[in-house]
Amino acid sequence: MARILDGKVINQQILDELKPRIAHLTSARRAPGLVVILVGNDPASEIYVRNKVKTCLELGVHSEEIRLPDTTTTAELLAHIETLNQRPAIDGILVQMPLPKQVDSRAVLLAIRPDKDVDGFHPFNVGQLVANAPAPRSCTPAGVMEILRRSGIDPAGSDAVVVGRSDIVGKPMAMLLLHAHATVTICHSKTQNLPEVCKRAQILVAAIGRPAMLTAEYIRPGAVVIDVGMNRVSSRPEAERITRGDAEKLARFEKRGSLLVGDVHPLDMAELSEAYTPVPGGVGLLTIAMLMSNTVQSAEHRLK
Ligand SMILES: NC(=O)C1=CN([C@@H]2O[C@H](COP(=O)(O)OP(=O)(O)OC[C@H]3O[C@@H](n4cnc5c(N)ncnc54)[C@H](OP(=O)(O)O)[C@@H]3O)[C@@H](O)[C@H]2O)C=CC1
Ligand SMILES: Nc1nc(=O)c2c([nH]1)NC[C@@H]1CN(c3ccc(C(=O)N[C@@H](CCC(=O)O)C(=O)O)cc3)C=[N+]21
Ligand SMILES: [Mg+2]
Repeated sequence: MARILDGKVINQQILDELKPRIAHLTSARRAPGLVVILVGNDPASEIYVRNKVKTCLELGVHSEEIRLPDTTTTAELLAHIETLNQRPAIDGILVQMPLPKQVDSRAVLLAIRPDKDVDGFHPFNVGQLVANAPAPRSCTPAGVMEILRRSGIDPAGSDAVVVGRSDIVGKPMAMLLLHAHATVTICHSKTQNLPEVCKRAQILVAAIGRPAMLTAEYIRPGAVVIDVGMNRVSSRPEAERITRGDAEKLARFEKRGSLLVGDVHPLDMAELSEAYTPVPGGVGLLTIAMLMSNTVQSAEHRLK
């Protein structure tokens, strides 16, 4: 039987550890402050923003939301960031990705003060990551490392395969695993013989954005499988493929009109792996925990 790496439990551990630090900050000066900028309405970003607001309330972190239309220009976005860079009560600025295509994302990421960049996406912080030097780390990959560490899984010396090479997940994930002394392979849409490459992985991380794409032929028996994917499935044949006709799960799909699934086939993952992160209830929750952790750290840095 595979171990479920429970995001809820680990998330709560991390939040509980942050509480006394937040209490100290609040009495010494003020609560940590986080601002989220959401341009347009990307569904994955909506889930993220909703859970973020909830967690900030639970922790007593001051949070603000700036919602802008998907016609927003680069200049308008830069003006907001400049204001937030100057505000002393704001410790973290997070601009939801992806941005609409008329916006110059690089210019936006460069504009955020690196010490308020709680996503770790500023080129300075990316450089610090590559150099293994202290700086805010990208939340999702940092959350994956916390899951591994707190579950007693040490990547040192093991074969790790990361499927996906995005700037926000795949690349920083590979770098963190490398720093933890894994032997890392990064795969993408041009990779040949993907099933064979994945099947060599003792630690397999999927960050693709394709519902239940990694099936049994990709999974080494006994592997640790980390499923970063968050996909909403609304087609009936896809739901049948993913649930393998399980009547109860199909009924739930019919009722809600959709199914939230990762990039790994959930039944194959549960059957073949030694340990895995479920979707939902896995990596997504840790992304929030690490965002809170980065915000608290930024506030502590500013208190000095
Ligand atoms: N749980 C969480 O906290 C978070 C979850 N996510 C989820 O993780 C997933 C990935 O997100 P993100 O990294 O932003 O996505 P991107 O779309 O930016 O990147 C996807 C990557 O997967 C690769 N890829 C796509 N199709 C295939 C294929 N058929 N075979 C092999 N590789 C393929 C792409 O290759 P190429 O580079 O060649 O195009 C690319 O490198 C999504 O489901 C997203 O919703 C994202 C952020 C946080
Ligand atoms: N600048 C930026 N940084 C990001 O980190 C970023 C982003 N943009 N854009 C969108 C993606 C997506 N993302 C999620 C984080 C948490 C959940 C999450 O909380 N998931 C829970 C809840 C799921 C649910 O409520 O249905 C779970 O997996 O259990 C989801 C998605 C961060 N992203
Ligand atoms: Mg993040």
